[in-house]
Amino acid sequence: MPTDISPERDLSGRFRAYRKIGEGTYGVVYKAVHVRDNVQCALKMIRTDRDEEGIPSTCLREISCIKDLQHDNIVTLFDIIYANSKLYMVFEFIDQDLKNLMDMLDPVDMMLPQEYVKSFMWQLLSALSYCHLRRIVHRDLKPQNILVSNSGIVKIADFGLARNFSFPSRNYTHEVVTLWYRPPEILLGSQRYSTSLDMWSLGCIFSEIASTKPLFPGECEISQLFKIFEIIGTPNTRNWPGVAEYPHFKSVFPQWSFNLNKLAELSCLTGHGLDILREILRYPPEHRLTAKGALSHRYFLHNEFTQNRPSVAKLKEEIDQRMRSRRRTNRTASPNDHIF
Ligand SMILES: Nc1ncnc2c1ncn2[C@@H]1O[C@H](COP(=O)(O)OP(=O)(O)OP(=O)(O)O)[C@@H](O)[C@H]1O
Ligand SMILES: [Mg+2]
Repeated sequence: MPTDISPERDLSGRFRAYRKIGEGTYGVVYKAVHVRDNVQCALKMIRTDRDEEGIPSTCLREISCIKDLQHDNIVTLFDIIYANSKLYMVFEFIDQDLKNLMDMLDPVDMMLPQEYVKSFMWQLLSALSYCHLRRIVHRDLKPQNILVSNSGIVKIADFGLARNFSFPSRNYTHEVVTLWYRPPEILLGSQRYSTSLDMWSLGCIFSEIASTKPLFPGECEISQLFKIFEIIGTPNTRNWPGVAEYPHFKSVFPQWSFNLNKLAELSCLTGHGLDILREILRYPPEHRLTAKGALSHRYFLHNEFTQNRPSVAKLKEEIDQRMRSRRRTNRTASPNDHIF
């Protein structure tokens, strides 16, 4: 464990106004301003288990590849700094992550309007299609790893990073890493990481942004599998040839059949939206809709939102207004409270 988790000591002079904005599996993220260029950035300090020996060169090489990923919907990596046996990644700063945005909706009982759901999905699929074409798998897609600017641009963070590490069960601060977006083949013990892995995670995220509720909120690996089975059905050699070969597959798993009504109810999706979700959440990884395939799905037929992204700043104003009117209602209601 590193003893000093502040970058102040190593990077003094290069950045100012550090503020911790996040903590994840691989380290701590700070908001800072780059002194020379005077631009806001997110400074990510990478923890490695081999701090004393430095960072393995293969890892550095892999991380350098992220620099070549240039896409509107992938967070830009400005720089990589190696100081005092620690690795710092300097990213463009984005206003909030998707989890923050969904948490804002929750107290006002508001769902993300349809045009936002569609626009977010389109942007996420564009980024995935770009990376998958280059055989780069994210492996850890989740709302916290998706950043959203106030102007409505969605950007995936941490691309290519996860493949340097095994699937972690605990993060930097020893919190349990979420399993909610993990595909069934990985839960069943597969060691092959294909691009279809990201599509499963994206399917779960699609349902979550449409309904503001996680689709499969499992508590441990077996409960995660059963949450999936309850909706998609227990896999068998008919709906998933080869499933019995996975190390953790058991023929005695409880039996559920595919429940479309439940999927529709949980995801709050209908028509083409529900259809695309079904095609993404297919068991055999090779039968899952690809990012490229999904972009030409009927769901995106009238894709006027590709030019006109709905504004997140406007959405936040609406949330704020609802919050204020809710507080007003509560205040006017309270004087009567002591009559009873
Ligand atoms: N470029 C950025 N701009 C603004 N905020 C960011 C940026 N990058 C990360 N964050 C914030 O910091 C949090 C943690 O960062 P990040 O996800 O990159 O850490 P991590 O170590 O990769 O963790 P995990 O493996 O859980 O994703 C994010 O959820 C997000 O809220
Ligand atoms: Mg992350």
